[in-house]
Amino acid sequence: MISIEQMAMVLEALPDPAFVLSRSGKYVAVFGGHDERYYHSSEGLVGLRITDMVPADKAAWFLEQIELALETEALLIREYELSIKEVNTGVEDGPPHPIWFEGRIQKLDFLVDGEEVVLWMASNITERHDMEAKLRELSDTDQLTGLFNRRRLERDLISHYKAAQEQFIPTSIVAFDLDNLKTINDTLGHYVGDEVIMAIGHICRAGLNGDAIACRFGGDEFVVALPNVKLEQAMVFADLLHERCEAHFNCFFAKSLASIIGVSIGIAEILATDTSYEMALKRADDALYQAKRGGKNRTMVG
Ligand SMILES: Nc1nc2c(ncn2[C@@H]2O[C@H](COP(=O)(O)OP(=O)(O)OP(=O)(O)O)[C@@H](O)[C@H]2O)c(=O)[nH]1
Repeated sequence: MISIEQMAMVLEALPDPAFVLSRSGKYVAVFGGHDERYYHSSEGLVGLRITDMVPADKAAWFLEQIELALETEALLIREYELSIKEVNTGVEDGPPHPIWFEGRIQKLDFLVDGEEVVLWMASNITERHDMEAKLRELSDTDQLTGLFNRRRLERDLISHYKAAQEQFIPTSIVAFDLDNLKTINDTLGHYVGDEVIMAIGHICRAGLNGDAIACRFGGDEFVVALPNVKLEQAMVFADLLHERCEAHFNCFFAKSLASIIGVSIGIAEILATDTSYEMALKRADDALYQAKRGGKNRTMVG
């Protein structure tokens, strides 16, 4: 039979840190988690309170989880982020970058100093978390330009449409299409055509600010969503886009190519009367084709 002392040694040897926390957020006991590559030091925590250790909003969140684990008596699994700067240990050890944790929180069937307690096991899941974030980013990105892809734009437009309907926050949509890319492909080769498409990625990344979301919608068509921007300001954005494209093409491409390449732009604003974001997107797209029919390299409003 294992002795109490041996049991304490087993707990101390746990690779991940395990905390016994009271309902009021007091550290009653701390075990394991001594690997400084993965964890901040837990030394000297016993007797302190969560509110002494982390900023108020985080402390409130921890207390909420403890409360929930005690009330439900179920195993809670929660992901959260903590950086060494947020933890008031007075000891600057452990990894310098923020750590993502998976916390497993379970009510314990005994009281400490008359208070209910939980066991809070914390595992470092930063690698998995970063990998998942990277995969999410890749699945939202167009490989050739580095801009977002259509799937990501559609997701964002759904939330901008909701904001327009519920909070009257305007969003403008700027749809644009390269002029004469087929001629460039046919005369100078597909690789030069690719370079022109990549140039749009560069122009959008360098020239957009704030919440603007630029995406390659498909082929040589692009869409920029401009949250908090009304139609008149979107016109200014479209003028700037024309200017930037012209300057970039003149600077980086041969004269013969720069003289035929340009962008046709259609803009529209999501309206309160729209029943979906697609209606505004269609208006922008229709305006884009009017710009094409009107002679290309110009902006039309939908
Ligand atoms: N190089 C290259 N070409 C592409 C790519 N995606 C689509 N295209 C070409 O882009 C052209 C798009 O067709 P259109 O928009 O009708 O051609 P366009 O010459 O730009 O005509 P306008 O839009 O009327 O000015 C087609 O020839 C496609 O093959 C790509 O990733 N790389």
